Amino acid sequence: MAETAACAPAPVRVALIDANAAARAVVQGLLQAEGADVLALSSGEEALQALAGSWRADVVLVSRHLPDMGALELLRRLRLLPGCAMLPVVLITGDDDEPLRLSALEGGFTEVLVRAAPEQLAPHLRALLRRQADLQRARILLVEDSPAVAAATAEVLAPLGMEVEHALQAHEALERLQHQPYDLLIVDVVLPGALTGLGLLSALRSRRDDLAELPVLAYSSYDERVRRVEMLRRGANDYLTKPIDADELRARVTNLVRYWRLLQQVRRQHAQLAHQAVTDALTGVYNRHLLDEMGPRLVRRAGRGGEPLTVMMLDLDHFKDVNDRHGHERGDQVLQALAQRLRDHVRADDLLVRHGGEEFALLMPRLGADAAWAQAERLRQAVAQQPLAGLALTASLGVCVWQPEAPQPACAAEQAAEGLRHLLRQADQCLYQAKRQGRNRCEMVVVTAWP
Ligand SMILES: Nc1nc2c(ncn2[C@@H]2O[C@H](COP(=O)(O)OP(=O)(O)OP(=O)(O)O)[C@@H](O)[C@H]2O)c(=O)[nH]1
Repeated sequence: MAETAACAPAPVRVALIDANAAARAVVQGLLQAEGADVLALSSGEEALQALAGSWRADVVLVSRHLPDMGALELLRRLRLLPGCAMLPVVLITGDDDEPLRLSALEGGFTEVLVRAAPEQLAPHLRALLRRQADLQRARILLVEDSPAVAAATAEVLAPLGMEVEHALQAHEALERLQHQPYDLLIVDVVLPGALTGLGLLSALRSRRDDLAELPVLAYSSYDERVRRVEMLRRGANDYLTKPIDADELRARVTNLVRYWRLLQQVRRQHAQLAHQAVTDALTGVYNRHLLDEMGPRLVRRAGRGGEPLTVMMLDLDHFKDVNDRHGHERGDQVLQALAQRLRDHVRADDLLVRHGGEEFALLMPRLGADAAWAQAERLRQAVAQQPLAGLALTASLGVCVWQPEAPQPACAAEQAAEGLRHLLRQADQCLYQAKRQGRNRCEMVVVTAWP
């Protein structure tokens, strides 16, 4: 059994404290345009009173000069209010001055925003709200055998606006973790059943997927050094002892979720970069880097299995005329349409690469001579039969089929790369023949020896 204890995503609530009415109205307008719920205030005392009351802020934005206290004093007093220890507090100042920024950050401000023209300030505010909203969307799984303790913990976490789910036992938690995304696991070390908190942690850390790195905050009623060290040694990111201090729990949870989100962002960017590195930006098909990476593997695989491998080079005819007559942009559209046409006509395990300019290379595993010829003709017709970006064009193809007579002995990577270069050169020579013999045609060669 599991319960959900809370909180649908809500607008980010911002307490905006600025004595200057005109400047306050500008920032308030920008924040509201981004969907934030803004409480606009003009003095430090007013802010402290509001934040000590029932209105809960997700972020505080404070200008440097207030009539009744400095921003730093407001920050210090605000941190003492219940639930405000981890509240992001952003200093907004007209001075774009490095020493001031550093001393504000050292003083405990979460970040410093320079008051600029609205169009320059807007993206910074948008990013701030997005980061906050992202944090509020976090999902926590709390594994605790006592429903009363679980309810109390969820209540402590409620001001963070995160969704807290509850599992009574470790095996149930493991099941949920495998099927739903969470940003943090909070686990009581001592749990009934075959799987304890320690066991759950070990099961998680021994996985081979992203779950292995999910942040874990462990807690226990016993402040035993040995137990604490054991949990950390098994991979807990943090450890707390009951009775848990509310501000401390919120602070640790926020830190761990931020760390996780950052890690995921880095991973996403890494995957995106890796994708970009092997993709041609104009057409979206693979580029030569991928051909260099994957091509030799296909050569080795074909050799090992004694299976055919077909290499094709396809080149648009008189493409220079397209650029000359219709402009480079139209030429680009033609290349995009061609790439899509080719994608529509190749199998899932064929490798389609933009080899350069208006030339595409295709590597087709397990395609013998007859099938390769039929496929080359199909591709030629697919180009000629329908206009590309509104222009009637044709293409020529050079085809080299490597049909090993028997399985080949294993070969080194460099040998396979040289083999691939040879096959590509042969296909290129066939393409040259096709161009010389009038274009809009295919030429093919079959080789049986190791290339
Ligand atoms: N629009 C556009 N043109 C490109 C791109 N890459 C190469 N080209 C152009 O492609 C043309 C290739 O011309 P050529 O190699 O003379 O070949 P062709 O006109 O197709 O003639 P044949 O291949 O002999 O039929 C050149 O004008 C290049 O500028 C690109 O990314 N976009």
